[in-house]
Amino acid sequence: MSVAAAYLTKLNPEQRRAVEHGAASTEAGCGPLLVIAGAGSGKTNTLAHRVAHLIVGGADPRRIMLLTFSRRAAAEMTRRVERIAAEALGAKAGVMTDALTWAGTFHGIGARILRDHAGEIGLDPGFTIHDREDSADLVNLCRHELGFSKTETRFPTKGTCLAIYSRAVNAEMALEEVLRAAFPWCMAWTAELRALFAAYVEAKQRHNVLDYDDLLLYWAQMVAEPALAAELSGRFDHILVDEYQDTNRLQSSILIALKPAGRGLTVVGDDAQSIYAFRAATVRNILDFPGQFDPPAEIVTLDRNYRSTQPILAAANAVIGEAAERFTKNLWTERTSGEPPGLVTVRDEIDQARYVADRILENRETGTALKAQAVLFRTSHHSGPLEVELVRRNIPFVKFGGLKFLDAAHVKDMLALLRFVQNPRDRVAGFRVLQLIPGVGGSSAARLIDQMTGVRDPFGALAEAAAPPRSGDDWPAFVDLALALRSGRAGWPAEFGAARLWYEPHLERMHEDASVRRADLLQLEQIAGGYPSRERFLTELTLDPPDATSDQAGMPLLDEDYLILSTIHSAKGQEWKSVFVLNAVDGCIPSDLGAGTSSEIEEERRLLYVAMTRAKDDLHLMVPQRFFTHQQSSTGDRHVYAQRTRFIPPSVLKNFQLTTWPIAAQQANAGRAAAQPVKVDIAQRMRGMWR
Ligand SMILES: Nc1ncnc2c1ncn2[C@@H]1O[C@H](COP(=O)(O)OP(=O)(O)OP(=O)(O)O)[C@@H](O)[C@H]1O
Repeated sequence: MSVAAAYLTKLNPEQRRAVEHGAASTEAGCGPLLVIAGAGSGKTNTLAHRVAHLIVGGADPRRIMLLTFSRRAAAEMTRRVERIAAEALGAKAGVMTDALTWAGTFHGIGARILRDHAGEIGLDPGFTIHDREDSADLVNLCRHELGFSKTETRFPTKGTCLAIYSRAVNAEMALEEVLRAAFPWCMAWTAELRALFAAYVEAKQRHNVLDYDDLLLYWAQMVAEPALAAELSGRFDHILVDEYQDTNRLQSSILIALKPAGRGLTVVGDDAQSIYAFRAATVRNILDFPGQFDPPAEIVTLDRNYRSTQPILAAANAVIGEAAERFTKNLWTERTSGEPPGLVTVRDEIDQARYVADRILENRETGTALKAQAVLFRTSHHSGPLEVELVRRNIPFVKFGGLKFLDAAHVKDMLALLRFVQNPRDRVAGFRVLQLIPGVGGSSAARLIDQMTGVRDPFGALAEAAAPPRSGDDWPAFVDLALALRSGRAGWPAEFGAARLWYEPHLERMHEDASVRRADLLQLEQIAGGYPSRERFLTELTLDPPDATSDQAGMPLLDEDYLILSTIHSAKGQEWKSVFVLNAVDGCIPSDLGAGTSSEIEEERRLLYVAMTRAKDDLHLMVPQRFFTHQQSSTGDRHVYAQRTRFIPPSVLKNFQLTTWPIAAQQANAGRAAAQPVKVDIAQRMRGMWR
């Protein structure tokens, strides 16, 4: 066997088929390939091998586009490709994988392509990108301008308006259809919403900003033009897409426009793990993929699971087996020994936290590092009581998902400043920054921005503008900073440092906890240092914000051991030896928010499946019986009783080991409640005090 093929021997026959698909083809590129890969079946591994195999076989890495779900996944994939390719290419592998510059998310790659081709599509290449919150602010501005916020019956909120707009764009659906299907209570506003969206689109163009959806929409429009599609398509021999189940219609349109015959196209996905329908992702993309080509795409199915023990897999298969519609087969494994997963009933969330902390420490005693253990939950705030318990017991942890680092006011202030300097037409950013200066309110900010609009040298106009009354020395200091940053003389990331130094006194003035916030900014500065330019920093950070601060920053915890806390969405693609799933009760999984239509319920079922299939050896689902409700003061004690999640009906229950904890206390409680008569009625005594 040749050295080049040695790494192939580690793959099973199906994985190998996927990796070698088209390798023998003599023409440039090969036929389309769909890999349907179950959880833990080595999907990521297979895709990485395929990319490495292409490179080893002579493909030009600069002509490979690799689309993943997050930037983190792209970086991890590139690392794996290098390791695999090194077996055949030795030290040269690094050079080759460094040239894999088109690995990233759809949105990130889209932003680069649009900037590269801005001239051809009538776009100003200096555009900035609005995140969801900025987009909602701009929608709100348009809503006010059109007078809709003053209507007698309540017009949909800015967030709802944006969600409707986004769904129509991403699902390629007519407005009426979107409203009927997902927002029926807004149907009376169809005409107004249409006018609002028209105004929103015009505002974005005036401000030279694109929102997330535009990155796909402009890209799709661009490749709908045959000449541009051919030019772009000609730059890539291979396009590979991971997590295809979580792409939307617009994304699949882009792929098909780029590679109409499917040559060089590979997509990988698992319909059972589709968890982003709420963002208009559609599992139909996978199902319809093969038939879009003539001849149709080759299909390879990976159903051998390498991750979990048989009892864990049996329980996960049973949960997904209840799904209304399913296409992939049950997974199987050769790891036949192991305990069934635990279904642990506890009294409330506090006991849940205690139980989980106890087990985690026990596991550590028996040799399982904290890092090999994870606690997963449906929504970020579900981990609150556990976080308290972990801090109390000194158990270090890192939390992923829902940690809105970029939403913190001070982080947004800094980014708005940099964005404003990058693109002075970005009104949302300008409005925010100018109001940081003492004495500058909404109307003077608007006046200043108006003065900068439509002129050839916006920052010259800013310098010449009359200082706002009461702004004192702060005004010239700001103008100096803006001019210095705009000139780019200091270079990146030194500019960031200058911006931070300007901002710090304002931070101290505005926030009591300035020192904590300052630490965040220092961390952001470290992140900034990882990017070659201000533009790349702003683009990438807006598109794929860090999940947790430690996700991107200097990794101070790298050498230490810490437990992973994560939302299920953020746990996608990962695995741990031991996994605890919090709140396996109705109202949490399925979430109250997602328990409307039957398709939302099905998505919640798949979420539980994703959570369960993260575990290698050890899985616990927690069922707290009592919940304190959140809509009350911190000292309130109102609570509700919860039921085991409907995704584990009696027929599925046999796959679990059922326990109640703490055993003695529960029995004692139950006994007392049933047998003991009331000895003293304190409530009555209290009332008596006032009679
Ligand atoms: N051929 C193989 N032989 C042995 N182990 C393998 C093989 N392929 C994959 N694995 C192991 O199986 C585990 C799961 O692989 P990977 O993370 O690539 O799965 P995945 O399909 O991407 O999972 P998911 O879709 O659930 O996120 C990893 O620990 C990987 O090392």
